[in-house]
Amino acid sequence: MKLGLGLYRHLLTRENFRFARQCGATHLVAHLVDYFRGEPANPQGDQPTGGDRGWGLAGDPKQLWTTEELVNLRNAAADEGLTLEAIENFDPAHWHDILIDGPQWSRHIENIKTTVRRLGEAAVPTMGYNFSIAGVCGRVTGPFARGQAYAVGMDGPYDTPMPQGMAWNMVIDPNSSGEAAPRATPAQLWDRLRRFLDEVIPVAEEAGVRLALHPDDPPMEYMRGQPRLVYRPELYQKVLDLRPSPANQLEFCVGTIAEMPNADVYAATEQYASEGKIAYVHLRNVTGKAPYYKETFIDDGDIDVPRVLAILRMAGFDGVIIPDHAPQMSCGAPWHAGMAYAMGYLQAAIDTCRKASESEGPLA
Ligand SMILES: O=C(O)[C@@H](O)[C@@H](O)[C@H](O)[C@H](O)CO
Repeated sequence: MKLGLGLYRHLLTRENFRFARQCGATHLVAHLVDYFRGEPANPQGDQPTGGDRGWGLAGDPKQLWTTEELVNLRNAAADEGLTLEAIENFDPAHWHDILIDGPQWSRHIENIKTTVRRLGEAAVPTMGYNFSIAGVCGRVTGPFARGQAYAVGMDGPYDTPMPQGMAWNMVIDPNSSGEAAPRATPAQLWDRLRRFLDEVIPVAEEAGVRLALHPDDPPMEYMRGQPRLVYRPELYQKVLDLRPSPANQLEFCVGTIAEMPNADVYAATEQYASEGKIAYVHLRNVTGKAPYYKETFIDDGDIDVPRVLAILRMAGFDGVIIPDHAPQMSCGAPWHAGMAYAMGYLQAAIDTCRKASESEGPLA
């Protein structure tokens, strides 16, 4: 198992690549969408939450990420000793009509195919994505974690209807009237995913890129009046069965699964790792269940993290694990300190897990 660090767009700097290596990371997961343009500005630093207008304006609908940009990023990371493992999340500006089934569907499918091909050309093996209309929304921050550390959580259902002009918790049309967007049905949303996979998986196979789906974050059946796909662990299987392929994989978010009511996070880890369907892992800790949960320090929540690591290892998972996000620590660099704490813990836990299984003999 390999340790990686995820960096938001504004954190993709040489200094942060060095920070990642100093924390023990060998791999990098990069976000190219900027989630920090929203109002009100996030006062607690690098944790995207946002209000009813979400994370602010999406990117440039006419400008896809170029192969050159991806190669430059991969090389800049490699210069500091990091392998670029994945890009996480498509820009809603490039694919919103796939999510909401709008008039630009065909153009947006071409956008995604082009992007996946470019990842392949740049030798980036994984594209993480989240197939969701309302996106990652309804979260709050507060001094929820040990020692009053600022962390992300949810304090109840979030039903404020999503307005037209938004998709995936970002603004795609600033001039939109703001009327409520039409509500999809769950069957329509599953059908949109099936059409997406049917179009894009063959391209991903050819490009040598794995698509890795993140579960709905937070894992609610509906958010802002819109249905969601993966809010119970077994719904991940439904995604895999829609289009079986080595390119149809999971961005396995342990924290999100633990937030699912009645979910057995250990059984889910065992199942999907044994199937060989986990492209990479988000590993953070949490207390409570959606819609009432709080993120915690990695050693301090409901999840037995060493147990998750042992299950992953026993199931033969040899991919990248990133801490996803972490509570912000009280100091001059709250995000960095929080991440360094999580990375140190994970580094030690992965090492202990490896030594324990080596002393038990080779894996079956
Ligand atoms: O705040 C964040 O960075 C996250 O919540 C992400 O893990 C997010 O859930 C995924 O990128 C969705 O694809």
